[in-house]
Amino acid sequence: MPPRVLISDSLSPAAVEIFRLRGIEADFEPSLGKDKDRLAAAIAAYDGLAIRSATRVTADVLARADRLKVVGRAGIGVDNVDIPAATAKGVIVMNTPSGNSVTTAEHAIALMFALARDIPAADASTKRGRWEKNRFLGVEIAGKTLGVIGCGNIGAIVADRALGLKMRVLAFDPFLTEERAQAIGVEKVDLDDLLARADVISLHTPLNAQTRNILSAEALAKTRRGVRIINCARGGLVDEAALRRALEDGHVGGAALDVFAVEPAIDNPLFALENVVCTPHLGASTAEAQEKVALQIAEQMSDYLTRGAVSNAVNFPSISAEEAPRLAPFVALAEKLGLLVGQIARCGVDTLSVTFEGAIAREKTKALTAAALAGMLRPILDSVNPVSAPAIAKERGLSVDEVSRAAQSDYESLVTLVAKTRDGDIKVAGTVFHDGKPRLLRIGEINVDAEFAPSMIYTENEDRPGYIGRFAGALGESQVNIATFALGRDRPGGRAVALVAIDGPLPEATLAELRALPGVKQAITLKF
Ligand SMILES: NC(=O)C1=CN([C@@H]2O[C@H](COP(=O)(O)OP(=O)(O)OC[C@H]3O[C@@H](n4cnc5c(N)ncnc54)[C@H](O)[C@@H]3O)[C@@H](O)[C@H]2O)C=CC1
Ligand SMILES: O=C(O)C(=O)COP(=O)(O)O
Repeated sequence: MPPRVLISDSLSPAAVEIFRLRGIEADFEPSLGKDKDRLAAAIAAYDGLAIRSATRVTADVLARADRLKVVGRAGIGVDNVDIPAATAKGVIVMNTPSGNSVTTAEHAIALMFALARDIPAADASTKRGRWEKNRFLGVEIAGKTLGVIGCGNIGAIVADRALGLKMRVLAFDPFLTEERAQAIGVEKVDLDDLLARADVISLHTPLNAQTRNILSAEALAKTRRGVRIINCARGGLVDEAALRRALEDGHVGGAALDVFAVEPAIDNPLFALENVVCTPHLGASTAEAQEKVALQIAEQMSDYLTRGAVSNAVNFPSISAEEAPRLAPFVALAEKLGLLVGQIARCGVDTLSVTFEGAIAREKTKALTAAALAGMLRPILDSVNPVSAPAIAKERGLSVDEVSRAAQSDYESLVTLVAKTRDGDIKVAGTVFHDGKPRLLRIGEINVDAEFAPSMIYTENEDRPGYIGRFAGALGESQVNIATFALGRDRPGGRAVALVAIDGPLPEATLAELRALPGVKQAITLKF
């Protein structure tokens, strides 16, 4: 069955075309995103969901998304997606970090001019037949100081355009280095400094706990009288009630807002004020930007759904389309080694260490560690996958560490898992041979060479003559056919392990018989 994608927002039709070319069924239902109940009712049928800002991907929607593997945001902000809920569900969330940044920066500049020259009001007045030449006395932009709050992709483009307009540009961004500030020609300042010096302030940060109400009543009180404020980022960055008061008492000279605390903004109290210019979240709305983000998100989602490549995900490491096929057998190996550990462990694991040696150590091992962790957790949590596993581990206080080093064995690549439990360490290691199949090479310090099979028996016993005969006899009597048999021991007469692939399940009674054989320390069934 081909993957199915739902487009629940008004994306460019270019996206549908890309999905179809990539063998993906795409349903284009741009009104669905605005109707959370209909979206929740429909989502179970889809592997992918492509959205813009109108679709809210809430925990409720995700709870019904049984097949969903990826949410693709054709744009930048993912604040309309419940990322922790998506991660817990194993759903990748990806965006297109730069496709609409020039367009949005241009909108900020357009709004700055709209404010400086009162263009919307002058336009309305002129069209009403009034020739109010004396009413609209503007301000010149050249020589003024722009304060950019958040100097990432869009903030830096706004700064560049403002410098071209002969403005002085201050930037407040805790993550902006002095070198980068110099390279883009802005003065890096702290927030208070920016507030005190800027004639125009433009916001370009994501909305998060640190940035919510970054322009609060207190912050607005620190600005220059007559300051103009532009927000093309997210509504919650400005305290709208405080801004209204500051506009009413004339401290703030004007505000241009593309985004609002509640969207769609139908009757925001700021609408009543003359010195406020509003647009309905149009920052990214140009033909060029929409074409770019739609194409980009459709490509990224298709790459993930058809090839396992991950790019621009906010909750999973990137894996390119070239790397994906190289990594896939190792993802399977890591997951199977994890499953083996999870099934052997008799109590909870406190720490999982994953060591990569040789060629594999040079690949994107974070995805492999996540796969190992998912495998280890699967015996207790059915639906865990590499996307959700790290968050689940964190929540349970299970620490995970990863080591990469040069080859220290005869194998080109070796992956070793060590799980620390209250009952002691469990160590397993494996590789992928040239046939592309994962192989188990070591349990503890014992060498074995076993393929993973859907149904297996694992035993640990004292190395004594007659054990294999008795073991095979018990299976034969129960009509259980042995497919492959792998043995290993630490020394003659020491500790031995057997990994036996069988056709079909093992009856409980036969398992009990195996456990009762002389010298058996552990006998369990394994599923891969
Ligand atoms: N109005 C619209 O239609 C559009 C709005 N946006 C919004 O614009 C905003 C910026 O987007 P990009 O520049 O692409 O993001 P970005 O991630 O490239 O830049 C954001 C910058 O904010 C900085 N930042 C983070 N926390 C901060 C804090 N506490 N104080 C100051 N700076 C902080 C970061 O260091 C980063 O440099 C986002 O909120 C995005 O959702 C983006 C596209 C269209
Ligand atoms: O990309 C962003 O962050 C935006 O805010 C653009 O929103 P939109 O895709 O126009 O609904």
